[in-house]
Amino acid sequence: MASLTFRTTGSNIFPSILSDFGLSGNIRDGFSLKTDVFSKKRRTTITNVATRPPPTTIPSPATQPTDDNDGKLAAWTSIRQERWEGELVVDGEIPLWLSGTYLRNGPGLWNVDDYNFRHLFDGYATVVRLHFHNGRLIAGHRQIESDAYKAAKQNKKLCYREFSEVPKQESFISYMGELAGLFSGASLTDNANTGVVKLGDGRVVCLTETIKGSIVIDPDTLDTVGKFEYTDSWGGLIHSAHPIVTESEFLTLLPDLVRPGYVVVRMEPGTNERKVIGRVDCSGGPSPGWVHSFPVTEHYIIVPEMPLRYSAGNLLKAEPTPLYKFQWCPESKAFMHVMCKASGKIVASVEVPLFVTFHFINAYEEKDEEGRLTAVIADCCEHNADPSILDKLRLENLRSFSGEDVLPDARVGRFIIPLDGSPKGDLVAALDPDQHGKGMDMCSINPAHLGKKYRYAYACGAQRPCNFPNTLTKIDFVNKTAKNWYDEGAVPSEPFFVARPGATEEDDGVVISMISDKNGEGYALLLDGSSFKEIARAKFPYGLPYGLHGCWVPKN
Ligand SMILES: CC(=O)/C=C/C=C(C)/C=C/C1=C(C)CCCC1(C)C
Ligand SMILES: CC(/C=C/C=O)=C\C=C\C=O
Ligand SMILES: [Fe+2]
Repeated sequence: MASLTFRTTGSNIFPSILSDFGLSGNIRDGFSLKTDVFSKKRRTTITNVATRPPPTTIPSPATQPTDDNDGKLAAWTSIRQERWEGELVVDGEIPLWLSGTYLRNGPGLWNVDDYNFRHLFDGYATVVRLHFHNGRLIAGHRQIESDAYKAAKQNKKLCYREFSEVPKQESFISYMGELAGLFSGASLTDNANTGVVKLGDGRVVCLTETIKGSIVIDPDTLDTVGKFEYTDSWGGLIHSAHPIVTESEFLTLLPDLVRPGYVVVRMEPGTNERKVIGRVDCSGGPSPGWVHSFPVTEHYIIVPEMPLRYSAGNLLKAEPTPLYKFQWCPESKAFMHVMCKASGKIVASVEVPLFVTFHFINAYEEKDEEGRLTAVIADCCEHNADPSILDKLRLENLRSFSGEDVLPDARVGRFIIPLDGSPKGDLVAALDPDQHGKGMDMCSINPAHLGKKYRYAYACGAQRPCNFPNTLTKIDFVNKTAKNWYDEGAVPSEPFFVARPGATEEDDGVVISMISDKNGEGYALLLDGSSFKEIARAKFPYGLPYGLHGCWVPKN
């Protein structure tokens, strides 16, 4: 099996290193974060909250409006304190059955002192917590203590390679050292800012695309417990940011940049050891396609091969390219591979129309009237095969909405992957994209339907004009319709579905989202899963930066 380190081939790499060599100089002294750590006493009172009368005021130094966030959209404004915790006043009714903790991770701090990061994905991880109990809501947030975050704080400068940022070097020698660190992984970030998952054994892990950026946290205190160390010998530097996590397993993909392909691995609860299920070679292109996420059915793992591929050349560059570490290779075509979960064998590898996606929604097995398996259906948030969406997520673009409609169109892309040996599959829109304003990303489903036929998905759509998805949308795949929630000027994060215990209907539950509002404000929002109407909201005493993905930790 090939090792999973980066290898550069070709003679054009070295001149490009030289031309991209950047000198330092613009990182000034002082780190802008104010640390505000709550006392033990305060946290103890929180555990007894259900017996306390509703709060009238929420003491928080974070409430002080400042020139920094007053009047601005909170979404793209860095969080102002390392942590906060308190009870929120609830407007509406939180169902009494909703008992547990919703955690949401995302890049909430986009600067080191007065050096500002470029891209949404560069920010240091901020985990926001909503703890529901007896109709009441305790909220809080905390910065994840990654090595990258701690080093930036201590040295007042960027020390690790983030998504689009490379630490500036002062000499050619230090530049070469940093570059060597790319190959060993030493200079890669461990800033676990993408998602958060609860493993079957109860451990809660924050994740990003670098393997070293797997960090265990305490879901109650949001303490950083330590690195999630994989004990197998796979090593490797990168993996999918979105493993498939159930009570019984953790599945993920390891892209192989040396021998282009993907290794599919599985880890059991209670262990830190990934075991190989199988491997699939790429069908086209010089390198594997970017795999931010992938879907599964009951019996198969679907490996997408997107024509937006990792680029060895761009990985070496100090300054970002329009596609960052990736390259758009339409000539290499696009493919979907279907791997049997039990045997690791590839049962289909089909060419599909070109596509661009960050997030797969779900997949399932299609049968004919006699119950014979005919196809795999895989749905994703598809950006009309236009990789420019990546650059639209630059902070400068997000912070400068002029009223002009600049969000590229997106749709629910439905792959139809035949299992009869046909060489080609299809990609269609699962419903008319006008139903959700031709915006589509940040999806969730009822987890009981993972890998199975399903009717509903929740995601962010668009009310135009806009520069970012700004609605919450509930997709009905049977009626091919969508219900949309919109609050003018607000940016909602991924709508996360939590099923009512004992529910028999797929949409019986609530949808949780956190809203980064205009005027530097923010609130937690609960929608009814079925009607998609608001049932409760609770304002934070400070603005919430945008966040990415969440998970649910039920009360045990
Ligand atoms: C926040 C999000 O969705 C994606 C984050 C992606 C990251 C941090 C990617 C990091 C990488 C490097 C630092 C170098 C190697 C390639 C790559 C995995 C893109
Ligand atoms: C927020 C996002 C795309 C929005 C496009 O319309 C993608 C996030 C990717 C990482 O989790
Ligand atoms: Fe994601």
